[in-house]
Amino acid sequence: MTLSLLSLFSIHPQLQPLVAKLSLLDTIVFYIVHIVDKCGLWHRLPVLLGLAYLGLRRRLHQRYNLLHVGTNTGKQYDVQQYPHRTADGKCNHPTDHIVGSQGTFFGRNMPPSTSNFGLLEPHPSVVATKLLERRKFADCGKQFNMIACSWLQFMIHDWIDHMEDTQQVEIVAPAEVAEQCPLKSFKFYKSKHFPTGSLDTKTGFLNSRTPWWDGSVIYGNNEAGMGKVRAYSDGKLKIARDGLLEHDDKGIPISGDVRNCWAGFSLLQALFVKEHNAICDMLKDHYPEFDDEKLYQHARLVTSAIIAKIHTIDWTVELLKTDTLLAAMRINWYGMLGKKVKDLFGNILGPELSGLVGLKKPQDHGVPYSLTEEFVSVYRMHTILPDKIILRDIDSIAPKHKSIPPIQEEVNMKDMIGKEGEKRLSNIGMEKMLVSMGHQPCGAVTLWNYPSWMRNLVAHDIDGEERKDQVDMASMEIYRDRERKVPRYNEFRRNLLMTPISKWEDLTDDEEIIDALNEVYGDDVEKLDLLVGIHAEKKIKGFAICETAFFIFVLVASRRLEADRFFTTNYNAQTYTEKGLQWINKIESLKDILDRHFPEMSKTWMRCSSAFSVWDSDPNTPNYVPLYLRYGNSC
Ligand code: HEM
Repeated sequence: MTLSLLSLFSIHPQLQPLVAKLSLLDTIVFYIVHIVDKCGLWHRLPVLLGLAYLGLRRRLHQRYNLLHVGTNTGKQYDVQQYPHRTADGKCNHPTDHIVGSQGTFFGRNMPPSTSNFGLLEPHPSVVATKLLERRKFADCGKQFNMIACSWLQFMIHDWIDHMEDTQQVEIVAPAEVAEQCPLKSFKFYKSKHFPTGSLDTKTGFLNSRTPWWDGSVIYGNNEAGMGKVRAYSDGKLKIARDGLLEHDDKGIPISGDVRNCWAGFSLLQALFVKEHNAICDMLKDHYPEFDDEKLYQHARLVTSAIIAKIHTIDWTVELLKTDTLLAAMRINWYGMLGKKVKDLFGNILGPELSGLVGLKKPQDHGVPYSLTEEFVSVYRMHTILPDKIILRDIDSIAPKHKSIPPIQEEVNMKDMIGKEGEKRLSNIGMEKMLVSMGHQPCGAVTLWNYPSWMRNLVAHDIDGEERKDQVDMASMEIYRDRERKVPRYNEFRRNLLMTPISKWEDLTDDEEIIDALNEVYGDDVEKLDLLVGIHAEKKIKGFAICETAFFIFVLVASRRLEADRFFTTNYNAQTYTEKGLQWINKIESLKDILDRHFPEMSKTWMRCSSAFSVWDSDPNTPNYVPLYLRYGNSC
């Protein structure tokens, strides 16, 4: 049974002996089918098979793939002394105070690349010019809008950022493409690598963010950052009168992360500062004895959990729009028995039946928690950024309920970045920006869709200051994966127990792309860069990303919840307060947050059910296709 299930998917033959050993899973699948039969649920079978398959995949990868980088240096500590999230992510793992804190190593889902290809083989500028750079903007249809795009950056900045070296590298475009490169050469800092002290991976890279799902994108990731954003009154965070972020004397926003920020990103930061402050008001009403510190700490826990919940059961479901993923993500939060049973009994039946949230103990599968290099690489999705932001007029026309607001102005993305972007956002205002982003589809994750304006980008320092040297992001991203020894596409797939490609036709049906791949890589499919592969791969219908990226997503999505004691052991009323848990429980989507803070706006302008779909699309679109792995040209 299991093997026939696997034949639905693209599986490396190496997997099959492993699967054969998992007789327990065979039995589980058998019983699922039996129950389905007894209950007459055959029409749900694709979903159940899909779920069984995802469970199997997750199990295999947890057992065989996670690699710890570095040796633990933390110490035992008294968990009772740390009932809240710390500013720098320390004291979350129950026995090692360092795990998951700012400045710890990125882990790996697979060994570093064993290939001997050089850093410039083929040249990153050639790859960027011939395969990545946008020819004509390809959008994502109605599935994903610019709020969804900004949300992804909002999450990335919560979790990851590689520490840089002080040494620079220079990339000079070779003659064959120099004319087409906006920068003939550019310089950037190397990723800083450190000795790990372990034999498996001799050097590793440090994460300058806290990898926990702890809202550090608004709270900062150390004491100094936290100090900047707190108002030190009633637990609240600083916010400007217009509802947007406050700014310092240099015009840089005051928030948890300000690097490479743009208006859409800082808008989401401001929205969740508003939510944090509303939670403080609620807590103060119910617990008048709480001081500023207690209000802040509880409100932070609640806000971070809301962000994690929205990402799990709203954002991800829109990204991977299939019945199976809708079920899988809700199971991650509530368990197979669903919300009602969990509300009544809590997490008494373990991860499958009651979900990961509220488990009795955090579970790291024997590998201390971190986010991984491969995770960073599959999240390299700058192709979803458009060239322009389309602003809508929401003031000068009489709003007809659920109508589409007319276009007012188009602003270049470049003008929405950094300090300049902050000034524009302040003139535009929060509601207009939300409505505009809500109505604009984001870009599709495909080849020839990498924004040209990012090939000549003024990047930021960690403190939000503009750098002197412009960079060609498309070329730099190819270099980064190679520099960090993330395996190239075929090696990556083999490590995920997926079938590697043996010819370009295995990757895509598009002949123009096949010609371009031949031009850049010849017929050597082993050389194919991961970034190019995941943009070229045929997609499962309903998925905005490809299957190769999806396996890393699915694994890490669960790990972020199950390894964190504030989503497991400490997900209780004692830590969050009774009212705090109720607040989280009522929220099912980003729309609930918008309805709270901008009730008129969402009533007037949002037609769809999820704030992450294009707002004029139908509510509850029956767009969830069964996960038969039907490949198509979705998003
Ligand atoms: C206007 C918006 C954005 C700008 C200006 C921007 C800019 C940058 C820059 C300059 C880097 C550092 C590159 C390096 O030195 O290696 C970076 C890294 C990255 N960005 Fe973006 N980005 C934006 C939006 C996004 C979005 C929407 C996503 C997700 C889809 C994203 C995902 C990433 C990832 C995964 C990294 C790698 C982080 C690491 O190396 O640790 N970015 N971005």
